[in-house]
Amino acid sequence: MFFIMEEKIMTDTDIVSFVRALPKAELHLHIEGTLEPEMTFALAAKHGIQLPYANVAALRSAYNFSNLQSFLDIYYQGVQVLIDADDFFQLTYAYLQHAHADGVIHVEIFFDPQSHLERGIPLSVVFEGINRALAKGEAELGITYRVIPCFLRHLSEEAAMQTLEALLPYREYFCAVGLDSSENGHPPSKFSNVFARVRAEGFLTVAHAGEEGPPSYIWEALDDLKVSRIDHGVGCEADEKLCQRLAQERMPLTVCPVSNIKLAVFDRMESHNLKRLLQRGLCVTVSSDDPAYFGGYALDNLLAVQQALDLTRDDMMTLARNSIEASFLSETDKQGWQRKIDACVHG
Ligand code: HPA
Ligand SMILES: [Zn+2]
Repeated sequence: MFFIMEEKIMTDTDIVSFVRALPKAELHLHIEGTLEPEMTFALAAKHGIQLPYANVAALRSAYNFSNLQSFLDIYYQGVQVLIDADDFFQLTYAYLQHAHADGVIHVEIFFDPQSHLERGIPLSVVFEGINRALAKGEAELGITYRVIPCFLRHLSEEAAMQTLEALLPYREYFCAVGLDSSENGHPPSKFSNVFARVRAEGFLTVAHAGEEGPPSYIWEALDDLKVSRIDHGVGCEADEKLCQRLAQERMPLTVCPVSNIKLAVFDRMESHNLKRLLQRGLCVTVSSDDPAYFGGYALDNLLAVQQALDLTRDDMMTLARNSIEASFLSETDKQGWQRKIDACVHG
């Protein structure tokens, strides 16, 4: 098959190589969502945990979701096999190898402290495992990183405040705090006080908003939580004033196309609004969210939207540039990567 991209005929293989070679950052990635069924079974065997599935294939066939909640129920079940620091290390390093193979040069990974604390797993164990993998990934694969713990929004603000207290002794290991889990019925404003405290402690903020929830949740994430990025945010299109504001402020959206299809946010990739948002000048980026559950890592997501929405070579470069712009890298590092992306024009 052939595609005409910017007057240049590219084959499927050309496109894959071109997109893979573009330096890019992955900014919306739940590390617990990278738990592949094979690892779930291996860790369950290691810890003597009985899983409610006969085998890997049976578990994978349960990955058939109708909405966000149906996914979260299975995702929180999967987390139970993560017990010691080596488990978190293995999980994170396996993800980094995928990311490296896809040409990802910088990752900002989420984790859910409350889903580990409530099982009696201390944060020292989680941070030890994740950070050992991230340090190895930087040394051996050249991937730089940031870590972003998220509060579970289906729990109370008080629980989030206690989680923040538990996180503060590890402040050197993370740069921002996020908000995830079941969106509808749990608006960002529910967490205004704890996020004010997060900012007062010197951290940046991000929040999932406008995945399934209304545009008002995106407004609240901006105005109440003072976020630096909106995770997902695709629901903004229903509100013209909001779209104008997002474009004007170059407020990044970390869009996860494969996730959006698997969780029925859009019925098919061809109906995804990513291209329209990009054309309106929004700072759209592409990430994989929970790749083990949705069946697509960074490159799969980029290629899926390229094909379904006929994105050009320039569009793909814009997505890569946006991912660097939206990252929490230093300005110097950002400039270095933007120059490398510019060099790909001739690639
Ligand atoms: O896609 C998501 N949305 C909300 N919460 C989540 N926690 C893991 N993945 C997600
Ligand atoms: Zn997410």
